[in-house]
Amino acid sequence: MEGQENGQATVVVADDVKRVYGEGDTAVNALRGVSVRIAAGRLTAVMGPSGSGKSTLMHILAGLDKPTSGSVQVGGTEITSLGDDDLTKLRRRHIGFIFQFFNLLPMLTARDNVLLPLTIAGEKVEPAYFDELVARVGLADRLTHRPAELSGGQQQRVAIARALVSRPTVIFADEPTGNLDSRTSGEILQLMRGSVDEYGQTTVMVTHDAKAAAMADRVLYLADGEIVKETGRTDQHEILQIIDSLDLQ
Ligand SMILES: Nc1ncnc2c1ncn2[C@@H]1O[C@H](COP(=O)(O)OP(=O)(O)OP(=O)(O)O)[C@@H](O)[C@H]1O
Repeated sequence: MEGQENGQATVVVADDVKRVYGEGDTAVNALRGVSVRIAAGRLTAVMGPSGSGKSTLMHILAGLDKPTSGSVQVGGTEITSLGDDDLTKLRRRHIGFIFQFFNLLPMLTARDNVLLPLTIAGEKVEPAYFDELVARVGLADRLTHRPAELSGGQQQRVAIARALVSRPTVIFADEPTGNLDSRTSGEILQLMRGSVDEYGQTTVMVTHDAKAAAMADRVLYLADGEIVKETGRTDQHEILQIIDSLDLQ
């Protein structure tokens, strides 16, 4: 863990992170010096227009991409200097992912998709925890189905259970409701909110959706590679007003 902030442990720290893609005339400054600390046990939303750097920031915080300069610590480890093997191990131990297009393995059943992070790590699940998890995400009667036999919402439930199964230090969710209708989105957001409230699961969610951001404890607003504003928990209406005022649409 990384020290304390407002009495809560800080689990992810980014310090003056810059990311330049390409070189010379065609260089793109995707991140221009982002510093942020993510406190444990909270849901943080990252909002901003297309191209503002949200995915780049998430990939760097999750150790999927390296910054051009600056530092990132996850669970107390500086990750920017780690080699690929150590980074892979750190991701397995500390990070869960939820993606817009679910990213489940098509040949595996829902059960085996949920268990995959543990299978890869050579670990076994505690049966009571597994049962509780699948009941919580509403998958108990779908465990033998393959992804193609599940609706989008059900596939995202599998992805949420997969992200939670190893009790990671932090879950990164990239547009988790971007491919779902509004009712299903609401259910998925409730599940994510519930995992924060009941398991204390630290979660960072990139989203375009003000309704999703309104579920978060904290909202970071990114524009042109910088965090230009942040708010605490607030409603959809205020988030939309902030986005308008920052000209972020
Ligand atoms: N691999 C890459 N090579 C070159 N430029 C890139 C690359 N990836 C992203 N960029 C550029 O970096 C900037 C930030 O992109 P990023 O994908 O992080 O934005 P975003 O806020 O996630 O956008 P969206 O909401 O559309 O997913 C954009 O100008 C993008 O074109």
